[in-house]
Amino acid sequence: MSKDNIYQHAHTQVADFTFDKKVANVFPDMIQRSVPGYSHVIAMIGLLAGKYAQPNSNLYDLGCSLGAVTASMRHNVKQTGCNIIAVDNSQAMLDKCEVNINSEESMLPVQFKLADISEIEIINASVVVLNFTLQFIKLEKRQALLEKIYHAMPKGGVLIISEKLDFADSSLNELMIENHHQFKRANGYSDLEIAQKRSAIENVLIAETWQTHESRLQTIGFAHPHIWFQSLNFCSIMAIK
Ligand SMILES: C[S@@+](CC[C@H](N)C(=O)[O-])C[C@H]1O[C@@H](n2cnc3c(N)ncnc32)[C@H](O)[C@@H]1O
Ligand SMILES: O=C(O)C(=O)C[C@]1(C(=O)O)C=C[C@@H](O)C=C1
Repeated sequence: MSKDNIYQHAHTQVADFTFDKKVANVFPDMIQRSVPGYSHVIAMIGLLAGKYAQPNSNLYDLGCSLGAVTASMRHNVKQTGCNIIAVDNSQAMLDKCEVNINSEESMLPVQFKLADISEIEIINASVVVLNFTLQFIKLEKRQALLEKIYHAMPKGGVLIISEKLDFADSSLNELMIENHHQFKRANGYSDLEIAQKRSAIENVLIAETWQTHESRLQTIGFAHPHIWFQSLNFCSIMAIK
């Protein structure tokens, strides 16, 4: 696994973060060292997909990156007639995803789509996963995307959204950010790397509060929106149609 050293040296100007080739090359190391509980979330999404997938339906991995969620669902889903659709708008990510997924044998077919998840058609979706993806979608597009997903789901379908969280209480928010930085330090990132990454994602990763997620999901019609996992300011939410 290639080590993430993208922000190791001082950049004269830190550009906005993008999922380009450089990031795709180090992504497994980057996300593992940056997101507390990432491996657990991946494993549990497979387990949840195994429970909620309905026969003859589609399972969507939206913002699939290198295919970690797709691989986990493939290991767990035994229902017949299922099909995974892995979507990302980064060519660099999707190219590597296709190689990773095709290197493993499975009965579950995977379709790869290079597209903006706000633009695609979603059909007959018993499982939809946005694992650390919604946070990169423009705020004004989030409601419409989730409504589209809701209308494409059969009754009993599951939506899983993993996100970085913001907290309304600004001192709690600061505490969470500081503790997350401590997690990154413990994983070998320097203060310079942490600071430069923070400014790179500042205008790109827009975190929302749990209350915003909950009320949006309830307004759309989803049942039982709840946080099933949280570590510091990272969580995973599920809701049922
Ligand atoms: C943090 S990564 C997701 C990690 C991945 N789901 C996993 O579990 O390893 C976010 C991904 O979302 C993709 N993305 C961001 N905006 C997108 C959009 N509008 N349409 C499709 N993909 C998008 C990025 O290219 C990136 O690969
Ligand atoms: O590095 C951070 O501070 C993050 O917020 C982590 C995070 C994410 O949540 O998606 C941000 C960008 C990279 O894709 C990997 C991880």
